[in-house]
Amino acid sequence: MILVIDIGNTNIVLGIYKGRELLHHFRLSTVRQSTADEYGVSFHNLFHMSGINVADIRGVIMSSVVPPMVHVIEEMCRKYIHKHPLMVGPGIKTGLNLRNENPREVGADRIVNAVAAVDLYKGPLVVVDFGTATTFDCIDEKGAYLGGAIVPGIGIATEALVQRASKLPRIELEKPKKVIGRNTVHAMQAGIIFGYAGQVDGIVKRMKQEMGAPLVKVVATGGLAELIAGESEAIDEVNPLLTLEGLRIIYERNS
Ligand SMILES: Nc1ncnc2c1ncn2[C@@H]1O[C@H](COP(=O)(O)OP(=O)(O)O)[C@@H](O)[C@H]1O
Ligand SMILES: CC(C)(COP(=O)(O)O)[C@@H](O)C(=O)NCCC(=O)O
Ligand SMILES: [K+]
Repeated sequence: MILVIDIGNTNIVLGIYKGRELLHHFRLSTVRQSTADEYGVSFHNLFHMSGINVADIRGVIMSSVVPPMVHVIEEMCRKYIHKHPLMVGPGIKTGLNLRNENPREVGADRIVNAVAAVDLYKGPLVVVDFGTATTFDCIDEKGAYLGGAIVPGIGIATEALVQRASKLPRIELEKPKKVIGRNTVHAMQAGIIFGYAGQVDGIVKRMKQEMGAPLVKVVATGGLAELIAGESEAIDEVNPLLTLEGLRIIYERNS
């Protein structure tokens, strides 16, 4: 078995793979103040509850877009899993041809998503990841990574709205029945959900034009993908586990 770990700005997602099969997956909060020991307790408890024997984990791979968390999770792996994790970054074989300006600055999660998407669907593709930020990544017909777009995530856009406008309440991120909201909560939900879906469709349309390829498959992932996919015309498929798949593939390419 291998353990794959993706550290995002909001959540740390873990997966346990046996060969190509994902046996378990878990989501923890990304808490920048937490220690290696605290994460050790969380990992231990999750593994224990799921009947996972740490001794069966033969390797660990991780990707992170939160630099201060890297050391914490590395130390946790060494101390409690007795493995030094492979870290997605310089020196790791991803098999991805990066044709953007500065490959080193691209978030590891975006690279990992692209690797999985090329493997599972082939190019041309757009991958949309609805995380803390929403990222769009374009892959051409040869499977080369071209670059993409980054926009404020649905959660942080909503938070900003609530924080900066005194009379706007905190709301549940759920789809209202109509776009014409007849109260404040419904008006906010309509603006956020339908507005965000429209943004996704608009960006993807321009990307397809720029790629000069009409038959581009659009795959969505990330915590909030399902919420928007239903309202977006551009999204062809939701694969909530894309990042974990990418980590498994990269692990295999480096062992
Ligand atoms: N299974 C889920 N269902 C609904 N919302 C989720 C789920 N998982 C995560 N979220 C929410 O989606 C947002 C983005 O999460 P995630 O994709 O894990 O972001 P990141 O990769 O930036 O850490 C967060 O606000 C999180 O609370
Ligand atoms: C764009 C991101 C903030 C997305 O992070 P996430 O929402 O998954 O936490 C992350 O991929 C990042 O910090 N990237 C570095 C800049 C870049 O990708 O070009
Ligand atoms: K992510």
